[in-house]
Order: sequence, then C-alpha cells, then structure tokens
Amino acid sequence: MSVRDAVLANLKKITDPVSGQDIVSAGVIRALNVEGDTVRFVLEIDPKQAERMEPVRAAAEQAAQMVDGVASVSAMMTAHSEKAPPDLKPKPKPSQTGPQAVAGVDRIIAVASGKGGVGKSTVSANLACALAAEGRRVGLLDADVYGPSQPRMLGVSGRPASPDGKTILPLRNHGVTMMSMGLMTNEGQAVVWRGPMLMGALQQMMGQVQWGALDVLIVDLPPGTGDVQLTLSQKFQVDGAIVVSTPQDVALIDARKGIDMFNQLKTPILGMIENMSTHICSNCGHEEHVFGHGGVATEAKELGVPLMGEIPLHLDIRVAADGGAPIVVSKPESPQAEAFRKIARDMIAKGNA
Ligand SMILES: Nc1ncnc2c1ncn2[C@@H]1O[C@H](COP(=O)(O)OP(=O)(O)OP(=O)(O)O)[C@@H](O)[C@H]1O
Repeated sequence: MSVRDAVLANLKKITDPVSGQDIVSAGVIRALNVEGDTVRFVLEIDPKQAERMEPVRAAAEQAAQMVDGVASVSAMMTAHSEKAPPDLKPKPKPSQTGPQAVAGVDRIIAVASGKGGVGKSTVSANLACALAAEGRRVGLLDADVYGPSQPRMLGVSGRPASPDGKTILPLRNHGVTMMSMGLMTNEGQAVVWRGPMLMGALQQMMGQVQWGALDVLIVDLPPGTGDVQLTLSQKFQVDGAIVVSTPQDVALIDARKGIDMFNQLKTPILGMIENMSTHICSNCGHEEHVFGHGGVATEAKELGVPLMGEIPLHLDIRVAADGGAPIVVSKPESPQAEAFRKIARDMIAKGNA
C-alpha cells in the first residue's frame, strides 16, 4: 500500500461531526499531498465549525503521523467557499475596482493547474530560473497557501524582513526574487484561510512586497479554481495564464475547468504545459509513458490554446526541486532542463516574459 493510501485509510477512521460520515467520504480532506516523508492536506470546513473541527484536525494529523514512513504532517483548515453576504455599501466607481498593475512589474503571469500535485510549483520554479538565466528580471510569488513549496524548491529559508512594518523585503536565489504566502504564517500552525483573508494576503503580497523592477512576475497559484485565482485576475492585470496538467484524463478534465475560468475572467491563456509527459529511466534512458502521452496536446488543440511544451517525468527533476536548486540551475545542459529552457525562450521570443 502506498503511503498516500495508508494515510487515507487512517483518515477514514475519523468521523466528521457535521455529516456523521468519515472525513474522507464527507469531502473534508482536500489537497492530500505526499512528498517523500512529508504529508500535507487541508480540511475544508464551514468557518462556523472551526472550533468544533480543531480536534478533528488534530486527530487527522495524528492519524497521518501513525503511518510508516511519515516523518512530518501538516494539516490546515480552510473555509469552503460560501456565498458572500450581500454588499450593502455603495459600490465604488468601476475605475477603482478594475484590475491594477503592480508598480515596477511589467508583466504578471499566472501558473495554474486544475488538480493538485501535477507539478505546477516545479514548473513555476524552473520557468522562473530559466527566464532569469536568459537575463530577465524575474519575480516568483508562491500563492499556493495550501502547500507552499517555493521556499524549498528555490532553497531559501528564513522569514522575510519588514524593516518599516509596511513593506516586505522578498528573498532571492538563483536570480529570482521570491516571496511565499507560506512564509507569513507560523510553521505547523493551523491556518483557516477565509476568502477575505486570502484576498487581503494576496493584495499584501502584490502591493507591499518590494519586488523592484521586474520584467515578469510569475504567480504560482493554488490548484483548482478558487478565491486566489479570482482575486488575482479581478484585482491585478494578469497578462497571461499557463495551465499545467499531466496527461491523465482526470487531470485534463480539471485543467479544462481552469481554462474555462480564465476565459470567463478574460485572462489571456498563454498555453498548456504537459508535465510528467514521458518517463525517462534515470539508469538506462528508456522512455515509457506512465500516465499516457500527448493527452495535453490533444486537449490544447481541442480548446484552441497553444501547447507550450512537454516536460518528462524524471527523477532528477524531483531531486533537484527537493534539493533547492531546480534542474535548470543544477543541470542546465540536461534534456530535462532543456525542456523548461525552451519554453522560457519561446515566452521571451513572443514578448510574454
Ligand atoms: N517532471 C517531473 N518529474 C519528476 N518529478 C516531478 C516532476 N514534476 C513534479 N515532480 C514532483 O512531483 C511532486 C509534486 O510537484 P509540485 O509540488 O510541483 O506539484 P503542484 O502541482 O505544485 O502541487 P500542489 O498541489 O501541492 O500545489 C514534487 O515532489 C515534485 O518534485
């Protein structure tokens, strides 16, 4: 049994006090992510039940911890989206609410995925480093509040400083200026990200972080189509969205939802990237199609969006990301890195980065 399945089996033993079902069947557990010996997941709850659910969260964390091979567990509570209460305040003029540019930032590119775990953060980190290697001034905002991974992928640690209490100084590595929403919360602390909180935090990240002059700011979004995606597109001028998907049908169905959302928000779609496209054996170089191959190309064609590239499933990509130096930095001449670098060069050639 995989660690993921073992974690799920343990979580299934816990009852959701609201529905009476187990917490997995009740849909409380979301975004379960196993990386090495680290397990992360989110409990999606009604914000009114936050207090009642805290023991459930603690029990879930403990249940995951019991699984062999698991060293650390992080379980956060998040509020499931509710209809916003009617806004009785007079509406500000549309010119004040329209998407804004961020001072000093030429372009904002959102990297999204319909489904979690398809490698969106890996793609964001590699694209950011590849663009920086081409001489672009690059920022990377990790807006994935459910599983912030950019500090680890870019090998930066420590909390960002705020010398004046108003502005936030970002961190920097591999030529990329980086800020993560995950660095603003205390590690291991349960955070209930309510819609308005998310919006506030995102606005703070965009507006108060001293990004400096950037050619492009890449925003690594959480998976799915939620509050962060909406806020980003509604409040800021997003110049393009990249949707990352694996070739599996389930991932593609969700990727399509992501594309629909950006179409509705009138955010231009730069294209799709197929990740974990083919598997290249790190011993013999043999190529096989673990999740099928070419599914994203077919989907992109059907949706009328460009296929920006296909990234192989390769152990070196994961090892490099886990080690804090993405493959385009640690093995820039490898074919795996070249797959990312080609996408970056094409983006620059098309004036998108
Ligand atoms: N092309 C690849 N080859 C090998 N491993 C990969 C590849 N892409 C991603 N991975 C690995 O898969 C795992 C998930 O990737 P990543 O965290 O980038 O996904 P994500 O879509 O951002 O996930 P989340 O849902 O947490 O936001 C990581 O351990 C990463 O190193």
